[in-house]
Amino acid sequence: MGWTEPKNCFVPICEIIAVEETEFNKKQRNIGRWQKMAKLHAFTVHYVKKARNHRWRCSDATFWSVDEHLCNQWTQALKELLEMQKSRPKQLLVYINPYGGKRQGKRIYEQKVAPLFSLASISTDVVITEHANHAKDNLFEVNIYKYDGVVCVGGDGMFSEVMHGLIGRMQKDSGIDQNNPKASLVQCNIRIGIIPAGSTDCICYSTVGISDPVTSALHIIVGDCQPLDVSSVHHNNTFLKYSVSLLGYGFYGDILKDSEKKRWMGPMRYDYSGFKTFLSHHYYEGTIAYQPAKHTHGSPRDQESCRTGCYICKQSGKQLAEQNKERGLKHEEGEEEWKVIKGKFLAINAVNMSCACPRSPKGLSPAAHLADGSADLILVRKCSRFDFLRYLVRHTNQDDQFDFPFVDVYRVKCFQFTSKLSEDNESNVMDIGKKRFGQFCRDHPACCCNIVNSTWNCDGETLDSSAIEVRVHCQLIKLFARGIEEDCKDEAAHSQSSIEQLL
Ligand SMILES: Nc1ncnc2c1ncn2[C@@H]1O[C@H](COP(=O)(O)OP(=O)(O)OP(=O)(O)O)[C@@H](O)[C@H]1O
Ligand SMILES: CCCCCCCCCCCCC/C=C/[C@@H](O)[C@H](CO)NC(C)=O
Ligand SMILES: [Ca+2]
Repeated sequence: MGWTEPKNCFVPICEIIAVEETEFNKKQRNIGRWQKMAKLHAFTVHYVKKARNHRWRCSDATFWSVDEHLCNQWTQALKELLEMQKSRPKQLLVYINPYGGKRQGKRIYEQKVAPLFSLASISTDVVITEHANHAKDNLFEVNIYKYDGVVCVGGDGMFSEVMHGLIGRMQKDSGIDQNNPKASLVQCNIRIGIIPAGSTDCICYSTVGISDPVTSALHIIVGDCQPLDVSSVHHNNTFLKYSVSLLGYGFYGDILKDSEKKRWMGPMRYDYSGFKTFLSHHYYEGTIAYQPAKHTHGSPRDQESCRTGCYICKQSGKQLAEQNKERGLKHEEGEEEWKVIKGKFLAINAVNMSCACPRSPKGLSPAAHLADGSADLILVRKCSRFDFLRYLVRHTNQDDQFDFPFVDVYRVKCFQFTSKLSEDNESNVMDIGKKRFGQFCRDHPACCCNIVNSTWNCDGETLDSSAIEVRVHCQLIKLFARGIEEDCKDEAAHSQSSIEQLL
């Protein structure tokens, strides 16, 4: 049997995309002495080729022989091996936001993703969304259980919609009240795939290592599975939203609020509003109370980051399974101590994952874990503009962004925030003058002290309330991803189950 380039092809079965009988085109291939022989039979193996920077591409190798039976045996054997890859999806529900990011979602899906799904024999039901919340609402109506996964083509906002639809549907079907902040939520086993076509694409970047539609499509095809923590956000026993990436008050909340008015600018809106918000340099007073996560969950100051097969996340998964076994689905609130911090903050950021994205490749909290059941709470206190700029710049280089006297970071399992304004209003509801007219500090007009509230940025969407109660739900959802790989090339070279072995 012969084969085309590459000469030394070594592919784990789990990285084969498809195997198909091929019409062997002698003219296109330099097959030397084989050309003189009788009819050739061939099959092509399409497989994942790992390139630099976590990028995956689809490559192929064609094998040929004069022996038709041998060719058929090979094709059959490989197809059977592929059938045995039980984690691979066969049927997907796809939502495309045609207006996300640079408005390329539909084109990206049709040109780059759909051909790969079809090659891998994945059948799809595709919905092109017509308005915000279309995907979320639709997930409450369709028979989600017939799908192996739901794919969203868009940005973090689109992912958030699909996640809310799926989690909400699971709780509804299980009779769980989402308004109860202490409810043990039911895990969602229908995986979500993200084809990045948004402005930040932070969730895709932080779970795959790159924001690239073809790479993400291939992770879906090979059936990867990455559990993910989700935070629930409540106000006064009312459910507000779920968050998987950033819950940001102050700086990131103000950027979002301003940028929403500039959606027409596309992804550039964040740079424009970011610059504006940086210049405004507003800080906000408030109180944070949090319960620390167990020290076994590492620390936000760790040097090691969460990577594929992360030990800390695996241990958290085991603990979660044991807890669920022990007490059924009943949740018992731990008696751990609450820590309270009052202050003036330029930014309060709670992140369930690193929040790495093309703008900040190591993210807001480089050592945060995808699936450890905790969030990193970052408090940036009032400081000078210059110091705040130094802090921001460190998100883009190798220096430690937590190594400043005005920055504190804690690993937490839950927290609450109340702004000074709402505290004051609660203690003196009659002080309407202050509420309505005291927009800026009257004592110090130039001091940037802001006695209005900021807005919470919840994965790119604003929240209506500034006073919130947040709880991390360990591994509530699953993605078609595997976390960021340490070194793709080495892993491929050491795999045991390969075509080369078969040959
Ligand atoms: N057809 C539609 N028309 C208008 N809005 C939509 C439509 N479909 C989805 N949306 C909404 O658009 C919002 C933003 O979409 P998306 O996240 O895809 O792009 P983005 O905001 O540019 O990217 P990012 O979230 O990464 O910053 C989502 O919150 C979603 O609810
Ligand atoms: C002068 C240089 C300043 C560079 C500052 C770089 C910091 C960038 C950090 C970006 C983190 C983004 C976290 C992700 C948030 C998403 O949930 C959300 C929705 O897509 N995006 C934004 C921008 O709010
Ligand atoms: Ca986490």
